[in-house]
Amino acid sequence: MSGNSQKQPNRIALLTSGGDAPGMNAAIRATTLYALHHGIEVIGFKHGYNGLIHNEWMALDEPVVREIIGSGGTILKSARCEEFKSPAGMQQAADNLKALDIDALVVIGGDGSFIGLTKFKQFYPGQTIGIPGTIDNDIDGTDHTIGFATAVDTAVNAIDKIRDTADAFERIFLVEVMGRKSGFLALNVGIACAAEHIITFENFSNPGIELQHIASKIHRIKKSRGQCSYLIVSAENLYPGGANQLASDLADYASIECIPCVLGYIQRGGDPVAKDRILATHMGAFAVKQLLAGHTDVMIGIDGQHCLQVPLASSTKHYKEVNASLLAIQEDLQDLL
Ligand SMILES: Nc1ncnc2c1ncn2[C@@H]1O[C@H](COP(=O)(O)OP(=O)(O)O)[C@@H](O)[C@H]1O
Ligand SMILES: O=P(O)(O)OC[C@H]1O[C@](O)(COP(=O)(O)O)[C@@H](O)[C@@H]1O
Repeated sequence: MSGNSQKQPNRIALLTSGGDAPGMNAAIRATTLYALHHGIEVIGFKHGYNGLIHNEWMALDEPVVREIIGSGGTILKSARCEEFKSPAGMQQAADNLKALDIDALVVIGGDGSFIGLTKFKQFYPGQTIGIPGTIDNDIDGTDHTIGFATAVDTAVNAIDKIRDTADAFERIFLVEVMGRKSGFLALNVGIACAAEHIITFENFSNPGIELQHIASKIHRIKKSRGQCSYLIVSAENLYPGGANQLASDLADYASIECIPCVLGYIQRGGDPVAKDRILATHMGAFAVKQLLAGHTDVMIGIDGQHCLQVPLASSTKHYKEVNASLLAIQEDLQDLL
């Protein structure tokens, strides 16, 4: 449950955790500047929760964050941290925060980071706030996460180029995008690239059926249009063996030659698009407002144009499904393609 603590913070700490996402720097900048504006001192722990445990930090002031709104990655570095999952790791992290007089901890990260932060409440009595930063957009309680818009644009730019060569050679391409266990990237990227076929967690039943479905569609299209380019966009971690296996199975099952292409880490890098810079600025400042109002154990979300706060634990409780009406539109259009 979200709570309301009485004392106003004097000194807060930030960290970025889990998969880095474009716009994390913009969130560091906004949170820092807004806190400084209210007379709150800010430090940043490095390498995610590792920095908390090993007391690795840097002061965040105006010159440090002034020019980082447009840069990808995170100046605080990010990491995954097994040690933080143990009570001993959490206790060490809490002891370090206490020794540094940190009144509040702001974590910019994904759902794993928030699960960790929720548990950390048992060890740390200060205020805690989560700002959602992940390219996957897989966090409940917010329309968008920081980094998603940039990752979609990056993938679309790359796939548009693949489409050019697919058109020139009238070839079939199968592009696998990231998303861990979520189909937001696949669906949104696929729609923006006018993919003939999109495979996401919400429309995938099993490998055999998917194979039949793709093969019959491609055969139908070849019959009506002749040789042509054809683009399949698939979410990762869905078809067993990924894009390479699906391409190989299509060859074995239906003699369809399809070129697999795993887009990979290109989707995590690059300068954040304006939408992510604005979202990060909005969320960072809103997070500080929540701290000043005494809130704790909450995540910042965006609902339409408005920032809101939701209990941190609820953001990781439910699987966030892709927009059903967008998926339905795609399915209707797929029949025409
Ligand atoms: N169950 C957990 N208990 C404690 N800490 C966790 C837990 N799950 C994740 N974390 C912490 O959060 C970090 C980031 O989580 P991860 O799932 O890798 O990325 P993301 O936050 O991007 O989803 C982990 O490396 C770990 O330090
Ligand atoms: O960087 P790693 O550890 O290889 O993780 C890859 C995963 O990280 C992501 O890029 C981002 O996921 P998180 O934001 O949840 O960490 C996923 O899309 C991908 O499955």
